[in-house]
Amino acid sequence: MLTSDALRRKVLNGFKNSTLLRSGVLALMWLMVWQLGRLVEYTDHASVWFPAAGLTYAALLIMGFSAVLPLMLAGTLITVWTGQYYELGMSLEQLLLAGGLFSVAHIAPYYLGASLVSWLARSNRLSLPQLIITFLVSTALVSLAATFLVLGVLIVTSMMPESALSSTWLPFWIGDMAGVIVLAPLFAALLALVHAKPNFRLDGYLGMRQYRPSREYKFKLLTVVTMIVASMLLADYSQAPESAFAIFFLAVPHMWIACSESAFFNTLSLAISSFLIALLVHVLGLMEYVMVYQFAINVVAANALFGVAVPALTADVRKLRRKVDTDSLTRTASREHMLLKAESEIHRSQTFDLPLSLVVFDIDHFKLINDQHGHSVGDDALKAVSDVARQCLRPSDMIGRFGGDEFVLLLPRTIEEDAEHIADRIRMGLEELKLNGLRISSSFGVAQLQRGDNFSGLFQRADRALYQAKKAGRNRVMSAMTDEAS
Ligand SMILES: Nc1nc2c(ncn2[C@@H]2O[C@H](COP(=O)(O)OP(=O)(O)OP(=O)(O)O)[C@@H](O)[C@H]2O)c(=O)[nH]1
Repeated sequence: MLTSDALRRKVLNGFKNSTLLRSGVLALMWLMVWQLGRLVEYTDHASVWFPAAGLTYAALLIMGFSAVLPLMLAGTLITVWTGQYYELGMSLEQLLLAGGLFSVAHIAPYYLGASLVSWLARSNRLSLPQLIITFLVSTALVSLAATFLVLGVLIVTSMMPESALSSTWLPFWIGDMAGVIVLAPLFAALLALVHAKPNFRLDGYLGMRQYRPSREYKFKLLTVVTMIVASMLLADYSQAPESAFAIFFLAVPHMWIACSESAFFNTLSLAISSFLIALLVHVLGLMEYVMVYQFAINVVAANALFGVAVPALTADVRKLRRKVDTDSLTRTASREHMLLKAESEIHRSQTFDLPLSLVVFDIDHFKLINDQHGHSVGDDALKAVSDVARQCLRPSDMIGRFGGDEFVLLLPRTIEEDAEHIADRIRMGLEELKLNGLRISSSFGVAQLQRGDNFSGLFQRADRALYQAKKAGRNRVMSAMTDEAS
């Protein structure tokens, strides 16, 4: 017997491997989504948002040219249905011709737009924010082209009077554009799931396949829903056109979602809120302000889609930060990171009157190791030395590489005598190190923070102690205290 998981996999594989099944489901989905748009139609040929345009765009993006035929079929079927439903008095042949023309007019511009975005994404020419801007701008243009082509077909085929063009084109355009901007990303994510070789892949770095929301997601969604309901009830109650503009505050929770949830939940939330807005326009009879809501859907969605780039950008910044903070060879702290950390630790120690010590050490005759055994053995020695030193430190201590073979240890809450012991433990550990028969020794200089000290003063004293250790014969620990006393 098949488990539900196995059954799910079997069905999914069936979809992935059968073009016919996928095409049939796409055509069916398109018809259903078209009906969904009709639910929120407020005048002939203009709905608050037109979800079918989003599905057309997504199908062309994911399936490429193979989506054209099922979309043509669905477009033609819907035209025949519309002709019969509204009793337009057209023959079946006339309706089929009108359906074919409508489909071409609707599909061709979106095919252009989707192909451009998909080509740019595949060619890796644009950064993510640039790609999102291209998607938004090209969608505005291709939906405008689709608007005039489709309305032209409706007029030519006598399905719409020419006089209606001036009052229809703007809401038609904004509704189509909203359908694409708001719903195409979500439909694309769903279609990519059932397509073995999607034409377009963004999921890798967009997190489009992260289907788990954060624990706070339901509260974020609740905030969105509450804001929509409250602002639209306000518009309904006050009947003042200005109050409708309150809907634009929705950009705030949507930006919050965009910056903190995966791209999948970002697009899902946009779909939910746009549907709720469209539905409430219908239910509350806010047709007078419909253009405000149409623009709000577009503006909020464009803003939130752009927000998708934010997690990717912050991840990049985090990666860069890690790179800058870490020495790539030894994985110890970089000089810059060590300096920053030392400044703040010194400030803390001065404020709370706590001891702090600094150790500077380097490998004895390291130049000889490089010269006699080669640079890569020298590199291995640097790694081994940092590993030994790290093992002798507490989690609150820090080791950094200051350059060449010079390392610095920052030891908060440590007096000079204890720092000397730690340094000596490292020195002995290094003595025992055998690197392909190579023996290593190191010299150490130790200094404790004094009242009114800064990093530079502390470092200079530890460095002077190191110099004394070198002068005294190397492989030893010298402290600034003994240096000053002598
Ligand atoms: N393998 C390797 N060598 C490096 C690296 N950075 C600097 N060096 C070499 O480290 C050596 C540093 O030598 P010095 O500190 O001047 O002197 P030393 O030979 O260690 O002598 P003392 O410090 O007086 O004991 C130079 O030969 C540099 O070329 C590195 O990343 N890898």
